[in-house]
Amino acid sequence: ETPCGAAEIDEAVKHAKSAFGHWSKLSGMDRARIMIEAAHIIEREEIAEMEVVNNGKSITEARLDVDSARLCIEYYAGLASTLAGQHVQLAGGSFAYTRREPLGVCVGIGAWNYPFQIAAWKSAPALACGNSMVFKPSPVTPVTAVLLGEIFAQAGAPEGLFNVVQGGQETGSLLCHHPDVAKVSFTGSVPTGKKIMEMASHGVKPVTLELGGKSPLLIFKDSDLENAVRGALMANFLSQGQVCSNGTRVFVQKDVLPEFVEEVVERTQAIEIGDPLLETTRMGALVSRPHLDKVLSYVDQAKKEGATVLCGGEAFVPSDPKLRGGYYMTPCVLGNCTDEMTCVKEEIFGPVMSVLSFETEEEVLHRANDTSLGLAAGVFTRDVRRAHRVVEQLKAGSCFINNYNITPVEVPFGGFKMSGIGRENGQVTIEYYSQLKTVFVEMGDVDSLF
Ligand SMILES: NC(=O)C1=CN([C@@H]2O[C@H](COP(=O)(O)OP(=O)(O)OC[C@H]3O[C@@H](n4cnc5c(N)ncnc54)[C@H](O)[C@@H]3O)[C@@H](O)[C@H]2O)C=CC1
Repeated sequence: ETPCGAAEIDEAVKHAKSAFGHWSKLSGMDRARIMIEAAHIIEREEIAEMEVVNNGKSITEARLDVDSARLCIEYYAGLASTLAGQHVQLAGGSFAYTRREPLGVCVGIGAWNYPFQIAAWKSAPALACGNSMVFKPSPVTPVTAVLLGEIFAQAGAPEGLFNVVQGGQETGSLLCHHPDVAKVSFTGSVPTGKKIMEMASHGVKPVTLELGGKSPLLIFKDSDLENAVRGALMANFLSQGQVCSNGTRVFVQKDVLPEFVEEVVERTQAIEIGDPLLETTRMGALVSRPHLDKVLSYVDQAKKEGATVLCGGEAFVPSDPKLRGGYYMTPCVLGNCTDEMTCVKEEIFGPVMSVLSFETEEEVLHRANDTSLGLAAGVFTRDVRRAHRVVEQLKAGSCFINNYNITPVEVPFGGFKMSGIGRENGQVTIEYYSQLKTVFVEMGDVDSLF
């Protein structure tokens, strides 16, 4: 397969530009109607199955991803008709007003861990604001974004409103440099995010960056341990651990550490690995062979640095012969971890939980924040004052109290520090896909100094 080159990118941007001319002039209500129609014709099962083939995650999770995509489109359709500015009264009857205007052709560049959901999370707010979009999925998972394109077209979107181009780095870079592109929204790794920002800077284009994390999960001795264990599993093993917001540094207060570890290990060992299309499967395959090898090498490195493998961390060969070539591994819990270990410092992006022990609140906050990343963080405690005090001090964009890794589309999601710029979801994202125009209106004579 040849990736899209300069000619195809030009064509896609040209189509998007022409669609923008029409789409941006529709009323919000008219845009909403088409978006709602798109949400309604999403075939949950068909797309979920395609996503499993695309990515390797379990069908159960793929369905939730499709649901999130649909909800996101519905949510922004709801906001499309309420976009409005401000009216400001000035002296002498003069006034000013602001208008929220679309940016133009927006580019979306996606990662491989949530292919369909990312395409929806970027396109829904973009289209609601009156923009058009050229979207590039990861070359590892090229399939389902195309389905979203078909859905928008079928729903009555003007031709070229949402375009999908295929390719990797070069294609992505052509998009970022294209003079007719107004904005770039990216989800992926930190090193690539930096490059995107640099490329966008040549055209002084705004960027939204959803990058990686090495997020902390703090479990205090006064927490409901059953829920804390569930939270820790949700924080680490969704999508085979390939989730940017994962709480992979699990800090457990010393008093409850043995009990926590016993329970977490037991539940981790019970995770059903195998054919991602089966209803009973809870963990499917990692995205690729090189990625599996990378994750397994992190486990080896952790052992060398003195961590204890409490369970898992090995390649897994399912008994079903048709799955033999799959990139499966057993989910891993690492004990005896310390802050300096590679497994505690670097984003592994696989099913590997590092458990650390702590004694005091002050100490754990310092250690939790001691990272250049800040996407998410979580705290489990029954003490309501502690919960809010801790959250106030956590340097992360998305914090959870007594839960982890839930992402309702109504609330903003995004990172502090090197985990990103801007937000996705929630009302605020309208600001990242639009620009403000201020209009001053003089009602009197011009008071000229000349
Ligand atoms: N935290 C997160 O959300 C994610 C983290 N990762 C981490 O990054 C590692 C590498 O995975 P990749 O898929 O290579 O992530 P990546 O960040 O390099 O790629 C993400 C997207 O950016 C595109 N891209 C890559 N280089 C580009 C460039 N120079 N200009 C424009 N677009 C470009 C890719 O084609 C893809 O669509 C993974 O193993 C994982 O550890 C990957 C994806 C998401």
